[in-house]
Amino acid sequence: MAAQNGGMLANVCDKLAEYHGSSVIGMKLGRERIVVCLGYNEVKEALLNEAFQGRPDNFFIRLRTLGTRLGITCTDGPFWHEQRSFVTRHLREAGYGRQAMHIQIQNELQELVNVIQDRNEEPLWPGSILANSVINVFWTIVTGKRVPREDDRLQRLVSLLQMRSKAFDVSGGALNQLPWLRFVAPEWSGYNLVRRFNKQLIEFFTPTIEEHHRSFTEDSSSDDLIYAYIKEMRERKDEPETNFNDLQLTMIILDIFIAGGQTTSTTLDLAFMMMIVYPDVQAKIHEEIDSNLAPEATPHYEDRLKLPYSEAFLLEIQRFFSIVPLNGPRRTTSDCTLAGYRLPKDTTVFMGFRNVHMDPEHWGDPEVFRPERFLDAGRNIVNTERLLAFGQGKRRCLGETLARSCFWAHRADMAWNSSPGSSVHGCSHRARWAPLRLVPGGSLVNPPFDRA
Ligand code: HEM
Repeated sequence: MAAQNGGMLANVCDKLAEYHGSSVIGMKLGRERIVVCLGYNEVKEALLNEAFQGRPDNFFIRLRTLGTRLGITCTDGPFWHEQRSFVTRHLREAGYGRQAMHIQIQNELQELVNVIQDRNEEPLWPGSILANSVINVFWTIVTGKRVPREDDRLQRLVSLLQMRSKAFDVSGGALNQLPWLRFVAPEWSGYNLVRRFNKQLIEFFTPTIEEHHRSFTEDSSSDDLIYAYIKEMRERKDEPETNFNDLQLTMIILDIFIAGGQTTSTTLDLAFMMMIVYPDVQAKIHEEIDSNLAPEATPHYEDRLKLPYSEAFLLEIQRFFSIVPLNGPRRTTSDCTLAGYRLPKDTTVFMGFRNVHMDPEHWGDPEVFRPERFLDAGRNIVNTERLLAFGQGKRRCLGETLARSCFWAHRADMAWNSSPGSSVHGCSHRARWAPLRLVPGGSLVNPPFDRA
């Protein structure tokens, strides 16, 4: 549910909370009862309470899932549990979170470094190349193969996901409350847009699933999510009520790309931006890498343990920007209470992650970008319990480990190996580095070309 555009609803909730002087606010939007919790204690209570683990069944959720309410993100109950467990188990067995995934990410990174080198001395906007590389990591996990950078399918998928994430709010906006708007203003209300995106995304993945069906054998690589799912479908084909079918597989794939693509690449873009905005922070990161990684080494997820300042920097990026400002929507699956208030079954609940990340009472100076807040005097990582970037509890982000690995490898390596003539394996961080900087008069980021 990691949509990017919770910003608008989050801003409205901030104003309401300020006006009413409360960290829990309730409202009725159309027929939907909505509660938004904005304080850490209430958010934590909702995240961990079993009664808040449902997802609403509203017009927007139906529209987002082509009327099916399938997949993982928009489902709940035993169906959600079965399907989420399958994907989690598959990812674990395929080496997700372990060496196999790190190697795949490192390969993707090598490609990225090649792209930078090919640009020679031209300025470069990381956002234009990072998203492709992140999407390709997911594509390989799902289909077993990467898409060559020059294949226009990759660029089409990246633009589709970017447009989609800009267009929608987690609440579904006015269309969710006034579904009849689709008849009178189908373009303005965004109705046609969602349908177009869905159609294009489905058209995008269907041929790949069909191709997997045709080529499936019992020996097909079980590292590939589509093959693993087809295998499960075949094993269960005699079960009268099986939930494993092509449509559900398609919706799972959509969930992975929609929830993971923009969130991960935007976090990386922001990390690059902040290294430019704060050259002193960039210098500290560089100094730490120089002192702790072998000059020839390819950065690896495990290296984060040797690089506490860099780890603190990434945590601060997640806190400062709150990529998911408003988490949700959740649905109460029974009558329950929150911070002493009674909530009836089927209430929609949102959680203000950005408010938790920006609470002055806890952070002291939340508006200041300061990685040091996550380090103690002994340079150990501390103070993370109120960082909710990936949520918490049973519905916490399914892709957290994957996203974190992408942050690590890409940030560490791309930042320091982007000089012409260097390669991931052959570059001395110390000899090559010069600060990332803005190109005069423009918003482009210019990776360093060290002539020394
Ligand atoms: C910076 C990157 C990411 C951030 C900040 C992020 C954030 C989140 C958050 C906060 C949730 C919890 C929603 C809730 O509690 O209701 C979530 C759920 C989810 N995320 Fe991520 N996510 C990221 C990357 C990814 C990636 C890479 C994947 C793909 C594998 C992914 C797949 C999912 C899915 C499928 C869910 C729904 C889980 C469920 O409802 O059970 N996310 N994400």
